[in-house]
Amino acid sequence: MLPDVSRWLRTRTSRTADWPPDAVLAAKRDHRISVILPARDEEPTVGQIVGRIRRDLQERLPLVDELVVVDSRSHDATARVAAAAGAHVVDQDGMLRGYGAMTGKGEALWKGLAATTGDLVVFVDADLRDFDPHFVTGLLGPLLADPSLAYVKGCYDRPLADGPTTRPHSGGRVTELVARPLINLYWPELAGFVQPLAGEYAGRRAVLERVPFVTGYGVELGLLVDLLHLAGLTALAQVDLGVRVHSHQPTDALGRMAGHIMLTAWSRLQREGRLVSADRPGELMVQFHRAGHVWRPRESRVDVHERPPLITIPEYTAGSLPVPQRGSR
Ligand SMILES: O=c1ccn([C@@H]2O[C@H](COP(=O)(O)OP(=O)(O)O)[C@@H](O)[C@H]2O)c(=O)[nH]1
Ligand SMILES: O=C(O)[C@@H](COP(=O)(O)O)O[C@H]1O[C@H](CO)[C@@H](O)[C@H](O)[C@H]1O
Repeated sequence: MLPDVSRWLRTRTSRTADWPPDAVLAAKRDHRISVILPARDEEPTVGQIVGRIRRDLQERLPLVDELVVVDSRSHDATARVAAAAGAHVVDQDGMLRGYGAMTGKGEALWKGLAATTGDLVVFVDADLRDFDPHFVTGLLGPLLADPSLAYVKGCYDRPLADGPTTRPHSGGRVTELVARPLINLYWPELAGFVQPLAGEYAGRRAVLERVPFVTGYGVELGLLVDLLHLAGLTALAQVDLGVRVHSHQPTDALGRMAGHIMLTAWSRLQREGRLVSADRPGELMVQFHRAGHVWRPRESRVDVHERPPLITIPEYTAGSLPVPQRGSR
């Protein structure tokens, strides 16, 4: 491990116990805090997460000023459940209509950032099954304590619930098989991040609005690489949040996710001038499933699009964004 990374690991890694909620509230002062949940078909879990944030971090502890769920083209009752639990719900495709509608988690995050006003922003996945408010206070603690910090990622143990059994430390399959190798090969300065693809992270709006958002699952890798270049490693940190249990996607979906992440890495290597390629990689992935005696191919598009830094969007910088709220109280 690079000496700078060893030092970073020692000095920029903390844990939730270091950030007691009352101390975090005391450090809030005049900061405005937004929590954003990207949610596609998360009806079973989004209400419990929103409810805990609302109860523990808005009613009991006036820490969170804005609680937004971005409904990312859900087919279930995600929007209704989130609104009933107390979130403002933003329709992903209802924002910035003039810039087209893209798909993916990163699109939901970019629209959520556009739809909120906090100078500190916390992103939390909406499929967590063991959410605890310390996920939010742990991520905010370092940012409130150290103005030189720009971005804090969660890290945790990631058990893999596999039907009736749970395999400890087996989650984060795309992290271990794709993202971590890519990071160590091409961005070893980031090798100290225990969970580079963690879906829980917080940052200063002044920094987040200055980087592009990859619209698909490459968003976490894209943000880490772009923030490393924009703010530098010492402006980044991580907090041990303990254990994170979430809904798992099937292997073929993770295969497409891996494609997003590889294409995102390729795009950053191109941008850095480290990879000169005569032709762009393909954007079609063929996967297979058995149908009797034959293997049925299934093609899917795996492509990387990205949204520009929000500060390049006139409606955003003018503060004139109409924020459509579906189902909000
Ligand atoms: O197009 C999408 C895909 C995902 N998500 C949300 O992003 C988070 C992480 O996505 P997912 O659970 O699919 O990824 P995993 O955690 O399985 O890697 C979840 O809250 C999803 O609902 C989203 O808002 N829009
Ligand atoms: O870390 C991973 O390998 C993937 C899949 O996790 P599991 O193997 O289902 O535990 O989950 C993460 O990756 C996504 C892409 O970056 C993030 O958007 C998710 O928030 C995160 O859960």
